[in-house]
Amino acid sequence: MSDEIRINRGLKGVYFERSGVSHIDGAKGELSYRGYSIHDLATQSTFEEVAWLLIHGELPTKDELAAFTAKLVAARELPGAIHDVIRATASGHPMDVLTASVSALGALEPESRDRSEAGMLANGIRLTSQIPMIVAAHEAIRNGRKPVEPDPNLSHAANWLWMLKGEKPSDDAARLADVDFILHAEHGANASAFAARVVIGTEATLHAAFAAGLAALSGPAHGGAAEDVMRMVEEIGDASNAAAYVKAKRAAREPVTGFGHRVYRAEDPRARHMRDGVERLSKEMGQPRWYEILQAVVEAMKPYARHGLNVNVDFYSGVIYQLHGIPMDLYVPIFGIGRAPGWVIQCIEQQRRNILIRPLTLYDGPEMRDYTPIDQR
Ligand SMILES: CC(=O)SCCNC(=O)CCNC(=O)[C@H](O)C(C)(C)COP(=O)(O)OP(=O)(O)OC[C@H]1O[C@@H](n2cnc3c(N)ncnc32)[C@H](O)[C@@H]1OP(=O)(O)O
Ligand SMILES: O=C([O-])CC(=O)C(=O)O
Repeated sequence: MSDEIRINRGLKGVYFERSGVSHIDGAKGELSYRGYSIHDLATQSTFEEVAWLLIHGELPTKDELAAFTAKLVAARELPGAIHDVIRATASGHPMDVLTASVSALGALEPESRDRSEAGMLANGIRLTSQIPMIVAAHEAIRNGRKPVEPDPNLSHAANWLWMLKGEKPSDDAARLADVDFILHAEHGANASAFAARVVIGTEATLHAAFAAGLAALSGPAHGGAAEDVMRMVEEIGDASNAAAYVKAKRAAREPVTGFGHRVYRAEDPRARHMRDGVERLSKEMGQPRWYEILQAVVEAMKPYARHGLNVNVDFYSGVIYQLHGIPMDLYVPIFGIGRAPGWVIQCIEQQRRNILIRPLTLYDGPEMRDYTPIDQR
C-alpha cells in the first residue's frame, strides 16, 4: 500500500462540504447561526424565530414569523396510527420509540415522499412539530395516561411542556425549554446532521434522513451525554466525592461525560447559558446539591482544560431537566426536538447540490486466496 494515502479516522478535521448555516470557531469557543451570535439568539430570540432564521437565512419580519408560527401550530397533528406504534413500543427507550415513530410517519404520510424543495420544507415543518408531540405522547402512554391535546395558543416550547405534563408551564419553565431548543438547534457537521446528509445524498426522503439523524444522535458520545451526566451526578452523590471520581476516570482513561468536543478547544459557548439556568433554578428551588456536584467536577477537571478539555453544551442540561422533573431517558429526545430545524436546512442544502457521500476505506484484509469448499475446511 502507498505511504502517501492519508486516513482521517473519524473524518477529524475534514471539510466534506460548504454550508451557510452555522459557523463554529472551536479555538475561540464561538458559535453563530447565519451570522448571528448564539449569545444574542439565546438571550433575545425564540425557537420559532431561530428555526425561520436557520431555514431561510434571515431574521423574519413580524408577518413572516406569524405565518411560520401558524404553520408550525397547524402541523401539531399525529396520525392515530402513531399512537398504536407508541403503544406497541412503549417500554422501549424514548429515543428508539421516537425513531420508530418518525419512520412510521414516513410510511403513513404519502407526502413524505415529496423531495422537491417545497415538499421537503413542508415535511420538515411537520416533523419539527410532530417530534415533540411523539415524545410527550410516549410519556403519557407509558404512564397509563391519555396523550394531551396540543394547545394552539402556546409557543413550541410551552406546548411541548403542556403536552408532556398536562399542566400549563410557568413562563420561566417555558423560556428555559425555549433557550434549550435554541442552543441545540444547529451545529454544523455533527454526527447526526452528517448522517442525515448521507441519507439525502442517496436521494432518500427527509423522513428517512430524520430517522438516521435521530439514530446517530442517540449515542452517549453525541446526544446521549446529558443522560450520562445525570447518572454521573447521581453516582458522585456529593460534591466532596467529585475529585476522587474524576481521578479514577482519568486513571482508567475513561471519558468524563459532558466534557470534550470534536471541534471546541475552548469552552462550548452554549454551556454558559445552561450553567446560568442551572444555577438560578437550583437557588430558586432550594436544591443546590446537583449544581454543586457539577461545579466540583469542573474544578477537578481544570488541570485538563489547558489540553482543550472543557464542558460541552450537555454538561449542564441534564440537571435543568431533572430540576423540572423530566425523566432522564427523555434528555436525548429533547435534544432531537431542538435539532430538528438544523437537520431540515442541512438536508435542503444537501439536496440543492446533491452528491452521493461515499468515501473510501483502505483495505487491510487478507491477500487474494483460493476458495476452499466447505467439506475440505
Ligand atoms: C452535543 C454533543 O454531541 S457534545 C459531545 C457529547 N459527548 C460527551 O460529552 C461524551 C464525552 N466526550 C467524549 O467522549 C469526547 O470528547 C467526544 C466523543 C465528544 C469527542 O471525541 P474526539 O473528538 O474523538 O476527541 P478525542 O478522543 O480525540 O480527545 C482528545 C483527547 O482528550 C481526551 N478526552 C476527550 N474527551 C474526554 C472526556 N470527556 N474526558 C476525559 N478525556 C477526554 C481523549 O482521551 C484524548 O486524550 P488522548 O489524546 O490522551 O488519547
Ligand atoms: O458538533 C458536534 O460534534 C456535536 C453536536 O451536535 C453539538 O455539539 O451540538
